[in-house]
Amino acid sequence: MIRFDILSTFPEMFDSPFGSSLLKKAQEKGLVQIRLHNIRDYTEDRHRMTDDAPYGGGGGMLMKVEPVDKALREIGADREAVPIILLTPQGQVFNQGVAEELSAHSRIVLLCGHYEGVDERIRTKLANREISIGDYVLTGGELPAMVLVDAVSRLVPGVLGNAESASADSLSFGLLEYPQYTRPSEYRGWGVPEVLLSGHHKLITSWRRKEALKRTWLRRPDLIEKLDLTEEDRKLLREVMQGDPE
Ligand SMILES: COc1ccccc1CNc1ccc(C(N)=O)cn1
Repeated sequence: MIRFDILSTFPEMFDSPFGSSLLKKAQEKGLVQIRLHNIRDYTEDRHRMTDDAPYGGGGGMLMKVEPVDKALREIGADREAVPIILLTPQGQVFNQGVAEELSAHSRIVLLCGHYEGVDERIRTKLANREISIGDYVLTGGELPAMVLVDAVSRLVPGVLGNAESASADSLSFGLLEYPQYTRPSEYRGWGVPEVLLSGHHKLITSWRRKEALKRTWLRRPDLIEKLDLTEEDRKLLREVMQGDPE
């Protein structure tokens, strides 16, 4: 069971991604709980302002600290125990390892900014982590929050149909996915590799490992260095590097 508290000025953005398919089922099964909080409800001025101009001048508006602080106090998230994550381009880059680590928590608070920046006190006094989903700037932290909720929720036991599909993720082994096929075995002259139709599990497993190594080496050699390859892997990789057609 994992509970997400999401603070945003556009909570309605979350209706559809969390209102359909796996994430909806996960909520119905009580495996994942997602609570949305509109930061605007925690403003006290007449205009319900959640942003303001930066001291010292300069363009762009910043997310104000008070509304976020009031919302966090209402949620009652213990800053020492609960990840309070600001989604921002300056954050730690999100990956499968970060998703695995976060899936061990029972509560996660996500702060979505919608401006060019945030008051520094949000980073230093309220949030205890900053995460970026990649090196690009979006109009707000909402889409990054959805990406994080999706990637973390699917690791919660019971969310995915068959348990092994989460663990069988290529990236969880640090390799890219091997080629996959399903029926029909022949379509418009496009066939399926014989080995996959052979029912020979040992051969299929090594074919898959070799194809994953080949694909990773060709597309993401940076991932290869991170792997602790077995002797068998090295043999397969050597064959791949020699352009072994098999
Ligand atoms: C506090 O939010 C901000 C702070 C500074 C700039 C933009 C924003 C909002 N936009 C974002 C947020 C996250 C990501 C990301 N790469 O994860 C991309 N754009």
